Amino acid sequence: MNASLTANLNPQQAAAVELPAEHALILAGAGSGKTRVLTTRMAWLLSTGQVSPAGILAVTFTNKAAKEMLARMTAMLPLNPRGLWIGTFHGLCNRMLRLHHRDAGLPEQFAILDSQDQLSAIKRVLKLLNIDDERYPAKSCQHFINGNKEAGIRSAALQIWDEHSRVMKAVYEEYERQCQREGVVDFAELLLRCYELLNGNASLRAHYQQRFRHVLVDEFQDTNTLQYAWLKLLVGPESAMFAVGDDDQSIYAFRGANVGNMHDFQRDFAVKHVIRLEQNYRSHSNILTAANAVISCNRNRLGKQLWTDSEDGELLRVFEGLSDFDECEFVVGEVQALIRDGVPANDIAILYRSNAQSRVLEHGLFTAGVPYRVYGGLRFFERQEIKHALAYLRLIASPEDDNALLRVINFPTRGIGARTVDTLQENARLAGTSLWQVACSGGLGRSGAAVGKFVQLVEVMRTQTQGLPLPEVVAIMLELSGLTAHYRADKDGEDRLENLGELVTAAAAFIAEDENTIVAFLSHASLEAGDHQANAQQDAIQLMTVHAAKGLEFHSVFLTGLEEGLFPHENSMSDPKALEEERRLMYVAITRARRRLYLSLAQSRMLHGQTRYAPGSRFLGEIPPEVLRYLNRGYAPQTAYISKQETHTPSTPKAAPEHGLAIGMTVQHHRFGVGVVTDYEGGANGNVQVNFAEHGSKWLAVAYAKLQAVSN
Ligand SMILES: Nc1ncnc2c1ncn2[C@@H]1O[C@H](COP(=O)(O)OP(=O)(O)OP(=O)(O)O)[C@@H](O)[C@H]1O
Ligand SMILES: [Mg+2]
Repeated sequence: MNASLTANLNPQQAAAVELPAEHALILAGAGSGKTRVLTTRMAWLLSTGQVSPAGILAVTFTNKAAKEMLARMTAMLPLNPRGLWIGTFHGLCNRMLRLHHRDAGLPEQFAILDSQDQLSAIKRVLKLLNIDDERYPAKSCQHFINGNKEAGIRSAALQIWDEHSRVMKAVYEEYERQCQREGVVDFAELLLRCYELLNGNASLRAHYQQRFRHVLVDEFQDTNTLQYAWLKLLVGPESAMFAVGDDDQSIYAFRGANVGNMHDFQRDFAVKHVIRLEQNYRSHSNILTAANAVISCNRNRLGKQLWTDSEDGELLRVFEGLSDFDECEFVVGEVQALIRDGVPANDIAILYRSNAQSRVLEHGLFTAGVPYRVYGGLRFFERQEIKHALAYLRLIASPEDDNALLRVINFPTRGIGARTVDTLQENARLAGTSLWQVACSGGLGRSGAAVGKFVQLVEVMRTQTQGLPLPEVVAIMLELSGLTAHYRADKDGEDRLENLGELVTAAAAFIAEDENTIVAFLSHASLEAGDHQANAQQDAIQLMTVHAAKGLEFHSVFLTGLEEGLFPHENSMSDPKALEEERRLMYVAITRARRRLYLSLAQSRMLHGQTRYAPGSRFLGEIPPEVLRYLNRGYAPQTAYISKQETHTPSTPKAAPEHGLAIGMTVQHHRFGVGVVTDYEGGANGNVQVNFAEHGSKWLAVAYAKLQAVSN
């Protein structure tokens, strides 16, 4: 049994798996089997009876990685995963805080604020404190608060030395108070609160230290100060911490990750076992040559070289497009060819540096009928209609949830205006109670009746759903709240209706694997946003940022947008440290590919409503030319590309089709205002792309958009 677990490992990997129960650091490059070693070690510890499932805590970075880890392990060793503590830092902290909510000073049903909710909560604080949000934008306050929380600093510990620091401290303080009063926590708070819980409670700490004999951490290079401090509290005198990481893949310094944790770990725990793995099993040799060459341009490294005994493989294919449309057209064509050649769609990834780049690619894939899936971006649980629905669920679970109440008190509209909401907030502040309490107490003048009706509605929802299974609760809520009716009446609401239906499905899937409670479902929704998908079974191309691709691998990878200013990102170009981080990101990107790697760029690109022209990325120049194959160097632009190009130069319109719209025409839309037609497809029943002065670029259905030509 045990021998079979390590049979497929090389001697260094096997040695790492079978290390004694002592602290260890596995330091190794991409694709060298770190995650495989970590997973196999867990299976080995369990199967040799050295530890029971309850004695293991394993942390990784994304939900996707955590799920994969669990799947890989249960494939090796059939066991019930429920007792295992495997998850992300946020997921595990949430679990611990739920178990010990009282000690942590939280209500049993505490809700988790995602980053959007957090921003609106901060806006309320700014309003309450009468702070000018032009001078102190909510976003900067959010950044400030999260940065401090991630460094383990509470508002009370902040120094004041000028007006700015005084205001920031006040905002942070009031925000903490507000969250505490409303019983909500943001992402950073999950960690900080859990850290404080363990730090301040010796017996609880001792309990977990005795319980978790083995603490295993993947992607250790990306842990931040607070995460490392949290781990230190969990690792007791009898526990062993097993950390795996790669300094060359540290890509979250901008969010406070501290690669120095690798040195600190060795020092703080007097780590005896440091194992290096140098053989890469993932990629063909040419891909690895490119990766090694790029990363060797960084100065600040621990230094290690990866080798492989696999064949050279194909050359890396470089495509230089004239425009982003051109690049996209190329990518879509190649994707289709790969699929025709039998590469499974979900073994193909299209990567980009910034989320904003996905739109053009999505459009291209969609038009060509290629199924795709986007990780990150606007995710299921972040969509407007889903957030409205979740807010109603939150009110059912706990009507004192002010954030939830504010989100839906007038959605669908029920005649409760901003004035009334202001009064509610003011009264709540004066009385030091929740908005719900104030709403229940009545006395709000003319709008009192509407508020009263809303209170009644929530109460009816609460009673009617009491004790019912979760999917039924969701279904009833959707009807009673009026959300279904609202989106049914909206002519563009079809998608949203489908998503709401999908929420019922998600609830059913949820109870199948976990507890049947609204609160558990709501935490799941906040934490696992992005992991839910409408058609999980469908074979689809994977689209994601390079950050999101960390730890994953694909048969073929398209690395797009290799232009100066985009990748490396313009914000990092003048800072050598930031530039090194960009280069590590490039290293991560290249090493995701097993067999085929495409590198593409565009001479001009439309981003954030502007056309940008940029030379090719310096990283491309760092790859030895002998592993590159230029597909179209010096090619003469073909007509098709020229017509795409014209989409950026409104002065040369395409021939007008039947609907009379032409590229370059200025038009007026009843909601989005004035814009310029930049593209269209199909005739009167087709779509038209308009770049609106105020709302940016949008694709609209010609038949519904009712665009009016405006004379220039
Ligand atoms: N000894 C081995 N024999 C065959 N294949 C292996 C071996 N070790 C690892 N692999 C395979 O190599 C690939 C990379 O492994 P893994 O994902 O564990 O690497 P990693 O070091 O965690 O990479 P990353 O740094 O990108 O997270 C996987 O497909 C894995 O199954
Ligand atoms: Mg890994």
